[in-house]
Amino acid sequence: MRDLKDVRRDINAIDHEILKLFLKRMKCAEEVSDYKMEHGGQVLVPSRETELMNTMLQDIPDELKLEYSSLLRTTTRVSRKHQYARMLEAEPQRLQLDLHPRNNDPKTVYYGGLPASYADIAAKDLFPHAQRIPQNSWEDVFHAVLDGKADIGVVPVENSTAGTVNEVYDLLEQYGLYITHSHIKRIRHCIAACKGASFDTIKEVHSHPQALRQCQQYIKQHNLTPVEESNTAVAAHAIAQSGDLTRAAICSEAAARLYGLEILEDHVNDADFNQTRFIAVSRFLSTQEADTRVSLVLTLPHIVGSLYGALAVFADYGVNMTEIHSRPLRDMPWNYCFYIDFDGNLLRQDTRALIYQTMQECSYVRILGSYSVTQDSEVKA
Ligand SMILES: C=C(O[C@@H]1C=C(C(=O)O)C=C[C@H]1O)C(=O)O
Repeated sequence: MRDLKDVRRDINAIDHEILKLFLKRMKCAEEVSDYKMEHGGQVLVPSRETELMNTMLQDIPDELKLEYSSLLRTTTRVSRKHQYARMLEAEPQRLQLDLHPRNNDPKTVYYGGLPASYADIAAKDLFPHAQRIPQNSWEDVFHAVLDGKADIGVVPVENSTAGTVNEVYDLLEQYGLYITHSHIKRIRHCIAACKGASFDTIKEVHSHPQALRQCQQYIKQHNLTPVEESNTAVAAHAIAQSGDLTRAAICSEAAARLYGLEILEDHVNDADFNQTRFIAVSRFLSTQEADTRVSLVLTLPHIVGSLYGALAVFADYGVNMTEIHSRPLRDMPWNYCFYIDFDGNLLRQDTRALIYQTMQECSYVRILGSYSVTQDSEVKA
């Protein structure tokens, strides 16, 4: 057996050889991209990559076929990355984004629920000068923004305990709106009921399903029956109206106060670290220098390695992906779209090249927005 040091010396020498060959191969990729710019043609040519793979695999022992396939797939993917970046630099019009100036001071902001709902409080944090208008549902918010009645809508997308708000993601796609702002709020639920109620009289807790989920253990421990309402503030308002001492609401302290309920207990959420991320949505895709986050949705062909390949592109750009989740496609059973958030800025060349490559190589891509993420002072604390 050879000494480890000697083997590693050989590995170093081999890596230097591979590096030289890699640089040579990338020069070829540059020539190919110049050719394609001059004569037209897609960067990705699957038939050529398959032919190359099949040829190369003939010369590889069986036990290393998969290892070599991985290496060649990575090589061709970064060769494409190099071509996309070069082409986009030479011809920026290859990626046309309909960018509008950011509206940071909207006149009207629509939100779901009633005054003192968490969305109302988030909307006030984001747009202190705007007129805030409550709507019965998130869909009504999206509708008002699409119609142009509302400049901006504010809706929740994600909670640190209960997870993604799927309905909002579905609406984003259905209505084709864009995210312009993102704001994280610490959520501290209280349990509130009419004057005279106590833990001896209450039997039911009313709230939004997300809030009920965030207080699941508490509800079980107190032997209460959860009842779903469209919103936390709607629940507080309804209980105040009913005067019923057997019902309580899970809502914000502000909602309990606004609707004249007494707080039976504060901070009833199971996890102390309970935060919700809200987004502001608009009809227009906008960007500004200070933006740090981009969201997009994509669909992929149903073939081996397609998700891996799409995600690997983000890693190739050294981009930090902050969120990914999938949703089923309604009209195509067992097919999914993927929602991805990542650190980037639509004005930056690397973000643009990443988006360009993704758009060229996925079956469908829509940019959902460019924005920065703010958080309230209680989140920072
Ligand atoms: C280099 C080319 O562009 C792409 C990259 C390939 C590679 O790196 O070998 C092969 C096919 C294309 O998907 C080409 O078209 O030959």
